[in-house]
Amino acid sequence: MKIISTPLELKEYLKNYDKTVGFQGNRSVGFVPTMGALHEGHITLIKEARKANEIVIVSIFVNPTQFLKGEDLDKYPRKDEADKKICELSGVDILFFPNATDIYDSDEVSILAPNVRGFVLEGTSRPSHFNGVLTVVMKLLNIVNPTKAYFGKKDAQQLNLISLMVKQFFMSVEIVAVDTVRENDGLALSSRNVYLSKEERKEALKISSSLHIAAKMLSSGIVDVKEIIKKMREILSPLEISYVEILNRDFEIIKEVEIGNTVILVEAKVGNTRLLDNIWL
Ligand SMILES: Nc1ncnc2c1ncn2[C@@H]1O[C@H](COP(=O)(O)OP(=O)(O)OP(=O)(O)O)[C@@H](O)[C@H]1O
Ligand SMILES: CC(C)(CO)[C@@H](O)C(=O)[O-]
Ligand code: BAL
Repeated sequence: MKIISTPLELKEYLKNYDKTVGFQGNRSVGFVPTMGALHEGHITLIKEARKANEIVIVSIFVNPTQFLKGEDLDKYPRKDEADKKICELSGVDILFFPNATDIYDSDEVSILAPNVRGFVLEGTSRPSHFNGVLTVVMKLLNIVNPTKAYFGKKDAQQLNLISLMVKQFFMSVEIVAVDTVRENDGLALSSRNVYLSKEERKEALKISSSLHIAAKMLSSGIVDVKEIIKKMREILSPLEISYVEILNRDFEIIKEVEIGNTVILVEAKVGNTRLLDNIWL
């Protein structure tokens, strides 16, 4: 596995890749952007990329522009050595590991998240978060120029906005959505789970349980959105709920669940940790 830290070096390496590794023919590049502290969720994205592409590139970059003032940028988990090993063992070809100064200038052009879809749900509690996400993803996609880029459905709003950006900016990358990987007891894997105390870890299960109950209500024929949300809020209590929403795949409000075109999303605070989860129906 080659580790590269600057955009220029990566572009140069990719230009000469076929000669360097003796590869012939059409090659597709699968890209997995991450913020590190890698877990089985990330490994699943890497495996999906490995199955479908000749070259797999992972980036690890804790992007400062998607953190608001007072958020956990400084204490965000960093596990550089363990992450390198995981990438190596997962068959990653290139690990892109830049510094903030490799990615950002002091005076920046940036991408703005759309007014409607960027400033609801997570965008309400983190108002400029998605501007930072879209800006860095645009930069990373331009540096790597992948055939396919892999994102988790756990971050559903992020996935939706990135897909929208790729479409609206006529970019040629294919965005691949990967199912959420969970612990055996249902908790969605997340790098921020390390913040949870033993007690909070138990409380956090209310999030996946509320989604499980919603799915059960649906399979028993209850499709009324208000009724399902009410039940979910009961299960989540006493957690501080940021939102519980049932939307269509375009993130628009609906009255009744439509199987095949609905996402149920939850964000709640467990102690000081904001956790999100969702199911796609
Ligand atoms: N449990 C999971 N299953 C599938 N994909 C995941 C999971 N967790 C994260 N991902 C995906 O991995 C990619 C990188 O995410 P990131 O590095 O922010 O990890 P994270 O665990 O979501 O971290 P955080 O706790 O900060 O939200 C994103 O596309 C994200 O959706
Ligand atoms: C997509 C991403 C790597 C951009 O920094 C980040 O938001 C993440 O890890 O989900
Ligand atoms: N997975 C989303 C990254 C963030 O919370 O900043």
